[in-house]
Amino acid sequence: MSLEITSVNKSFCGWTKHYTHRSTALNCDMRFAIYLPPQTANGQKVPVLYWLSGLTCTDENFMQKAGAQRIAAELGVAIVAPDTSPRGVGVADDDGYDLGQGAGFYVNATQAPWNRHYQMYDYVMNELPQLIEATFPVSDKRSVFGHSMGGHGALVLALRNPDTFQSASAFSPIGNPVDCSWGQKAFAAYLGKDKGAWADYDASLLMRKAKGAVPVLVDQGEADDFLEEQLKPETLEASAKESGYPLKLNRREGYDHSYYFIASFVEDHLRFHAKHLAT
Ligand SMILES: N[C@@H](CCC(=O)N[C@@H](CS)C(=O)NCC(=O)O)C(=O)O
Repeated sequence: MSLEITSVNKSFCGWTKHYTHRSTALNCDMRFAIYLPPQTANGQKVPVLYWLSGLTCTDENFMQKAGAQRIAAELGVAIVAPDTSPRGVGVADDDGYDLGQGAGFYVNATQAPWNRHYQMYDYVMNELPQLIEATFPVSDKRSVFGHSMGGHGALVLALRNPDTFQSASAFSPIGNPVDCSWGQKAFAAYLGKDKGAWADYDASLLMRKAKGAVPVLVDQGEADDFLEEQLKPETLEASAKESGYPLKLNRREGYDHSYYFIASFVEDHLRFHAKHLAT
């Protein structure tokens, strides 16, 4: 399996690194970032927290803007941040920022032309963790978190795979994608018009009937421009109430949708995950 390092920066006595590799699931070259905390310098295996970014992001936004490395170094947790979609010449795309390259929605597309490359669910669930665990000094303990489209992806991964993840969290997740324009546009394109196939990728619908219980933390800014039209945290809360799901959802006064919000609360999320990854 080809793996090429494209940058390395020392950070809080650990290393933020970016790589490219050939992805079998996505049928193209992919990029990801990894933060390796200082504990890995002598070969100690650390647990891994996967970060899934939002619309228009790449493998760079979180590592550059969230300020997570200081606490990850203290806690001895690696963070892996993949790109948000397959990319490249020959990979299907759309003029909108909310479909195509930069907007993979962490689903396995079934519809042409998207199904040739857009298999992001398989990539983040299987191919990428296998590559990470075979390459770096990490254990097989995994948790997942993300933002907006990536918050949706993180919740869906954990709700569908309760035995794989120790914990999940999200900033401003798209909480009920079958019922907002971002989700409807992407799901119609990737999964087709039959809404029966959409339910497997909707955190609110999955949480309503969830049996396994991966603990979930959500932070949502109250001054987020996308709150009412796209994110719908109240639907997630209603689902958790119905099934008795262990969801903690904080509403944060005055915070918007940006990485300024994420940077303000990322420490809480890292400590939440570290506690569950240690058990
Ligand atoms: N209206 C925005 C929507 C995209 C957006 O807000 N993206 C969020 C995730 S949903 C983000 O993290 N952007 C990149 C950044 O802030 O670094 C645009 O057109 O770019």
